[in-house]
Amino acid sequence: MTIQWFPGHMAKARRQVTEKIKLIDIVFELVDARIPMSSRNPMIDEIISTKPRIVLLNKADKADDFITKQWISYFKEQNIPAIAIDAQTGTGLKQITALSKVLLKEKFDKMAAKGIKPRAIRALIIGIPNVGKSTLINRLAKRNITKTGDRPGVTTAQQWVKVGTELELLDTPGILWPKFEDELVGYKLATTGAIKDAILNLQDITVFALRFLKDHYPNRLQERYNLEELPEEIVSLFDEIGKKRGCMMQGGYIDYDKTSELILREIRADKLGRLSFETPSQFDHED
Ligand SMILES: Nc1nc2c(ncn2[C@@H]2O[C@H](COP(=O)(O)OP(=O)(O)OP(=O)(O)O)[C@@H](O)[C@H]2O)c(=O)[nH]1
Repeated sequence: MTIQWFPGHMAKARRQVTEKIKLIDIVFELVDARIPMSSRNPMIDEIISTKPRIVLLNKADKADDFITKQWISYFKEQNIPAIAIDAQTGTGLKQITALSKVLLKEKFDKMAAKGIKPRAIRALIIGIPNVGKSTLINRLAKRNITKTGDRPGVTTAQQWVKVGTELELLDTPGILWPKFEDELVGYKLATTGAIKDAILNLQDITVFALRFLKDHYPNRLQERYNLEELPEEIVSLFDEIGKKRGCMMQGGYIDYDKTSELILREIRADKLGRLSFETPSQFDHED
């Protein structure tokens, strides 16, 4: 689903999430493990405020394991517990309830001391479009109905979905916008397939991706495209891949759109292996 985010939509999405947050004990902030910062909402801290939260690094099956571990430490340093998960297969999901119980122990102990009847922990999943919110809800709830059309502006009654006996989720996740005004964030979102290619120039996205791969995963690039050495210039790299894969136009020219589509499709389908497009060290000096 692609949402066109206009100021009115953002304000409404924020209002809806703020309303939902009032109903719950803990927020599960879902991000893409390959781009944990770029797949977050820029105002998330302000929106969540003091509610306890767990960052869920989803699609960890597609991300570079070594870097995912660095991200977990990075969040931990900021006192934000983070877990790597794969909502599609269910890897890591058991830790969610266990960690929620730890984080909410004090609150629930206090409630018990006041004589309030024990109840399940109430949680809300929040994330930008396409990070896997519906997949996670369905997985946790062990059901197979993929919710679609759950876009801001459609008011539905809140319902709780049971996850075992100790946790329940609001059945509609909170959807917030990414920080798309930052061009680099846009390219990372596009490379991972989080936003439609049409939003940015296809060849520009591919130039970003190739440059990134050349700097961070040169061997994977060489191996996948059978390149004896990596050319200095990105255009030459484009040319070589296009030639090797037969993405040509009449007259023997490289078809750059076709080459771009091929490269991006292969990156997204993990043909170059598990890739992460940002590391904590790139964010150490921010804030
Ligand atoms: N490989 C992998 N794919 C995943 C995972 N989680 C979700 N996906 C895929 O990511 C895509 C988006 O998942 P959704 O659950 O629709 O994402 P969403 O956040 O609900 O999206 P919106 O409805 O747009 O807000 C789907 O193609 C899922 O199959 C995961 O952990 N690993």
